[in-house]
Amino acid sequence: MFASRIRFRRIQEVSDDLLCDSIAIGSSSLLPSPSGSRSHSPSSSSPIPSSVVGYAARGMRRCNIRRLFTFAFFIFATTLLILSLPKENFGREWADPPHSQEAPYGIKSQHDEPLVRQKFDDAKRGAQRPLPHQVLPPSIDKNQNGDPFDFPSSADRITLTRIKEHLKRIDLDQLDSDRCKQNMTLSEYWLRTKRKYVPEEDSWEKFYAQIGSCSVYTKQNVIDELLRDLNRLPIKSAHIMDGGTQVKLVITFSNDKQAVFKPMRFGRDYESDPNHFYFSDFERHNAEIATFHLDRVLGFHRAVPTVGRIVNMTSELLENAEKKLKKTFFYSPAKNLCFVSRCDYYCDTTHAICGKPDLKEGSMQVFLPDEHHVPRKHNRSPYRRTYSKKNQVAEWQSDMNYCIEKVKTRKQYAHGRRLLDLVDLHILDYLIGNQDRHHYESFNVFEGIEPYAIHLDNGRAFGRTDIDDDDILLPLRQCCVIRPSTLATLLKFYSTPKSLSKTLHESMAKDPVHPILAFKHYPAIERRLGKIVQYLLKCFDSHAAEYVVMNEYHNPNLPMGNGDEEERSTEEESPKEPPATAKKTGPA
Ligand SMILES: Nc1ncnc2c1ncn2[C@@H]1O[C@H](COP(=O)(O)OP(=O)(O)OP(=O)(O)O)[C@@H](O)[C@H]1O
Ligand SMILES: [Mn+2]
Repeated sequence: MFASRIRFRRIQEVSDDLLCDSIAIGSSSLLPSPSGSRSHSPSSSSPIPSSVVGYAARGMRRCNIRRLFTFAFFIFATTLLILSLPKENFGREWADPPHSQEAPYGIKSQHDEPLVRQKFDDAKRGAQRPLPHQVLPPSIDKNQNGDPFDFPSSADRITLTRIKEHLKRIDLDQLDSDRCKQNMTLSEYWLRTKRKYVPEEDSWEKFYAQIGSCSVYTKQNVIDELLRDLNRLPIKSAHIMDGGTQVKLVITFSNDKQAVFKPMRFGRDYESDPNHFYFSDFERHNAEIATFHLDRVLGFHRAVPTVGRIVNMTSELLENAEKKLKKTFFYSPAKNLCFVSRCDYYCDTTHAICGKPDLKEGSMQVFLPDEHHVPRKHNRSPYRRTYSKKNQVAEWQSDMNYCIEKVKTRKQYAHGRRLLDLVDLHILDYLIGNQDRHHYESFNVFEGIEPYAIHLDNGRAFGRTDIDDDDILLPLRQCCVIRPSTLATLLKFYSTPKSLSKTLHESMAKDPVHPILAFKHYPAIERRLGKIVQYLLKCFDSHAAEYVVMNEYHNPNLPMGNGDEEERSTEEESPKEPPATAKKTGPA
């Protein structure tokens, strides 16, 4: 019964097909002619019976549906076939790849007129901002020409005259002679207190030996030798650096001494995304180098010696990499050697560090002496930001009495150099545009001498040339205190033809990977210096100069105590908001 039904259906299908063909042959005579003649139309008086016409029409509809399906299937199969063919068959497309509007950015100099015009046109059209890109190391691809100092000065004679008027009873040089009451090097100190001898066999040891009680270094020739070695010594091994949030390598040289290597991520023209928070901004290797120079030019000598170096990623990194690091190396589709490393922020394939094809520029920063031998203290800054995208305003940003009520009254800041150090640090941060000063470290080694703040971790500086974040200066604006040496240096650069940016440029020109900064940062530095001086004038207008210029702050309402005691803050450190790729929250 079942078998006969199947047989019947097959017979029906075959007869349908035959019928379809016969209708197809005959239908042309049944359907209206394209000319519109109704002579053979089914509705016209025809010798063919209407039942036959109805049957033919139904058959026609079925046939048309079938044809339609067959046609659609054919188109689908052809498309599939075309898509599955190898791409080489479409050389036309690949010979002329799509052009990105962003491509010219960073390749030509900012002084390139047509580029400026194009950027302007793009802005009008609503072009995208330049994407992060890794261009050739500038020492290979030199493209910064023109006079970098061809911009109007921000110095204002009236402001300067008014400040000088306020300072007429103050002898800055005389005050400065008191800056470092117990000035000695680590080797002098250990020899005297512990009869301990500090070796000075190589540039690292010479640097460690001369770490001072008031500054990280003093002798320039020792630093020059150290920078040369950091740039040239053969690399013996490369390890992933623990601590911190972004990619960093610990490099061990042939003399078994070490450095921190931060690889280049962006070209010099890169401006950080204004929608990124300070805590999700990328680290910039050139910011580390430039800040070392600026710190030195300002006479602080509290930044850690840092130099640029172009490394061969194959022979210097990959071949000497520890297993964990080696595993993260790969070749990009552009045949460049890349690595990802391991860290909390941006250590993934989309943020890989890629060479050209295997050359990579980066910053080499001398490793500070082992903390077991030369201990350091990690101090939480009272002026740290919230590190939260929900609560973006810290107490110090909303309460202008914060310094008077919450900082000057704290044991750690009520007596001594620490408040002045904080102001120095924030003056430096304002000039470099660093919003990420959550902690600062200090050597905890010279007993009985108050430690100073080391200007360490400046990788998030020099992100924007068009934004001056005046909040960075709030320690100066609220506390209204400044060291005589810092004030004298700022006024010197503000008032003399040898500007701060020119001096910085000269200093950075000695670095092997110069230019270190895009020239557009120079007017930004001068503009910020101008604003610092304006804020200083405000302080002098509201406080007697004697209460503003000092080497140490002493709160008359608080007894001298042990300011070095561990800080017991009542505030909880707010959790940090990590970027999408982050695993951990908060800075180290
Ligand atoms: N040159 C150095 N010598 C010794 N230790 C260093 C050096 N540079 C950094 N460190 C240590 O590593 C820690 C992290 O470094 P750094 O702050 O540069 O990393 P980071 O990725 O910027 O971290 P974060 O996001 O927390 O600021 C520092 O707090 C410091 O203790
Ligand atoms: Mn950092």
